[in-house]
Amino acid sequence: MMNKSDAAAVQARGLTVVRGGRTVLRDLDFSVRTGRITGLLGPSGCGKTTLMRSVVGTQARVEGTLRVLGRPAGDSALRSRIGYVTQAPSVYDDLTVRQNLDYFAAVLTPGRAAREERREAVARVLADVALTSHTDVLAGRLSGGQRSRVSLAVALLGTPELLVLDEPTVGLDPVLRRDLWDLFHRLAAERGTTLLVSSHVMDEAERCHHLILMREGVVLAEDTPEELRRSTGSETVEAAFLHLVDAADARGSARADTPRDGLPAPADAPDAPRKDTR
Ligand SMILES: Nc1ncnc2c1ncn2[C@@H]1O[C@H](COP(=O)(O)OP(=O)(O)OP(=O)(O)O)[C@@H](O)[C@H]1O
Repeated sequence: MMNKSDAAAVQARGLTVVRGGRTVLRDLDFSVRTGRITGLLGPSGCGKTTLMRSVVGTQARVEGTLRVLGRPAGDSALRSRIGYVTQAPSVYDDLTVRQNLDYFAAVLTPGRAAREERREAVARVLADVALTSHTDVLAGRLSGGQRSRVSLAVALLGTPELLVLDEPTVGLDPVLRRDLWDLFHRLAAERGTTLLVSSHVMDEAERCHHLILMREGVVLAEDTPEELRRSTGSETVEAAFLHLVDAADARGSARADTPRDGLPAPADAPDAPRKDTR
């Protein structure tokens, strides 16, 4: 029988997304393992947010196959099973940290009967994100990093099976970054949470169990940090990434095909115009 942790929480085949008339994700195949931390890494604008939006079901014009927790992405049954934290913290500035959490907890688990459950959930997530000492501070008075931790706390309220975090460590000092990564590992190890975490900081790659390296809307490689380093003969994931970029560029120029909106044409395409035609 298949072990739960062997199953993919997210499985994409031929995932393609067009935004504003441009193909920003092109024929992506990847998987996100259950109960593990998968890092989604690549330069700004390569399509990380678009991929995450597709997984959580907020992205329009998604083509290909995208299964999330055993269902098609966007299925309404997935809503309560996924936590999504965007780059823009979704908190009310005129409420305190606790009021924000109380409010979202009441939306998630309404009714007087669930009061104690809500109280426990709010205390748990405040401790998770280390904001217990800031419970009575107005969200509008928090630093950027603190506000994004409130957003993360909101996402943790419902103990989601899949947590999708878009650049959660941006603007955090090294200590807070370390603490947040410790939390991610605790969530995976102790609660079996699956995490998909984007970053454009390559040193965060080493903290992930598994990596999806992206560039310009395509997946360059998908593997563990160790295997990526080993297979490219690199000392760091950053060096491995650069190696893969160079290899992809070399393949692209070797083909010498004129791209169709940036896509290298297949080598056997009969109608592919040649770069050196005069
Ligand atoms: N609403 C939109 N309409 C058209 N194009 C968009 C839209 N949003 C993003 N894009 C384009 O899609 C591509 C991928 O953007 P996306 O935000 O997914 O990248 P990213 O890797 O998350 O970047 P960052 O790390 O800067 O957040 C970019 O070229 C961007 O310009």
